Amino acid sequence: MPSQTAILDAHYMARALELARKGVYTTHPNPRVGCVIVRDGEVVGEGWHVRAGEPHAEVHALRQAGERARGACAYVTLEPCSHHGRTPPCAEALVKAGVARVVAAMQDPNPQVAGQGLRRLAEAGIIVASGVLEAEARALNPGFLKRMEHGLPFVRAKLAMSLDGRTAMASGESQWITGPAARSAVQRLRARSSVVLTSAASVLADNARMTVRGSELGLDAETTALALSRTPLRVLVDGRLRLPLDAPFFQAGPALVVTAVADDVRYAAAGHELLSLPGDNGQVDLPALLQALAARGVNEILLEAGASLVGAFAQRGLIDEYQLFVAGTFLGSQARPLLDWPLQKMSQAPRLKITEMRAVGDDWRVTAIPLPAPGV
Ligand SMILES: Nc1nc(O)c(N)c(N[C@@H]2O[C@H](COP(=O)(O)O)[C@@H](O)[C@H]2O)n1
Ligand SMILES: [Zn+2]
Repeated sequence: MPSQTAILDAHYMARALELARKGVYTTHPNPRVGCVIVRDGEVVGEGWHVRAGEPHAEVHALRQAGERARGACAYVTLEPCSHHGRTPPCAEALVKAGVARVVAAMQDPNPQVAGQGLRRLAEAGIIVASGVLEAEARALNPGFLKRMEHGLPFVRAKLAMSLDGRTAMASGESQWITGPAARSAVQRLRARSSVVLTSAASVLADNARMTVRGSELGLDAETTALALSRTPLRVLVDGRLRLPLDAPFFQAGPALVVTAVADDVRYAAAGHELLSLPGDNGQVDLPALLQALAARGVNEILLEAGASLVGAFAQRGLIDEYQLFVAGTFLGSQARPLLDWPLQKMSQAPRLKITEMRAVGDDWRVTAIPLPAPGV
């Protein structure tokens, strides 16, 4: 049976996680973090990290607690930082405030912290624990963790498809397979991402802008305002620079265009950035693109593209999660497939674990993660 302390720790950490989730749309490139300060069974301070450059969750909670932080227990969803980044170290602030105990959900994998925050607290005589609701804390920050642990962003592929696994008619027509609730869910996926990544083929087919539209987010006014306070970077993979600069995509704001051909000064003149990353067969080097985006602090990427680009990512094992929106229709055998991936034998077929299926309006949302190939 869990001890009374373990039950209380899980209870207050669950509240800290709830606070951390408020930062889902804004903290990029920082992690989403929440903090609760409890003294004698009373919550005396709460805080969450809003955006990079602003105070960390612990500082907000300590400010609210004031003198009541002395002798209290601080619950934090990520190890308190020990370094001087854009803001001073939270470990020092907790020591100065005189807290008696700190419970973290997980260690911070940022090499500038990596256990040093907890060590600093312990050295100051504070009781320290870590690992409470760790799985939930990790799920909050897939992109930050992937970047810190592997030097790459977390790639989430979104696909809308019919019951027969088709994404568009042969003409490219795809508006709209899924209903408004699913489209709202996609808007929220865009808003939480550091980058929305698409292809020239997909933008050309739909005249798409790939923006976040507040009216379609389906959120309350306060959360909508937070979500719109930052804009995900729109990245266009356009190997041969086919999308004209007067396309609605370019009119909607600055974009990063990734190409396999040489530099073209017209893009910079129009306010866009051009990055040349030639790979094999005249295609863009996708692993190099992910490395370049991670180096810019990109945590989560929403990949919204057609069969060709999603297929190229999938074949190279570059997708971390699939979000499949499935609509109750058939598009028939002339329609476009989900992925361009010319598999020949069952033994080549990748295995995925379906981690969640839930109704979204009249459609279904299937979350799946690739499993390692046997023997890997
Ligand atoms: N424990 C904790 N609480 C927060 O609220 C945080 N934002 C972090 N972030 C860690 O500190 C790094 C960012 O530092 P600056 O905002 O530049 O000062 C970030 O990379 C995390 O390691 N940690
Ligand atoms: Zn901090």
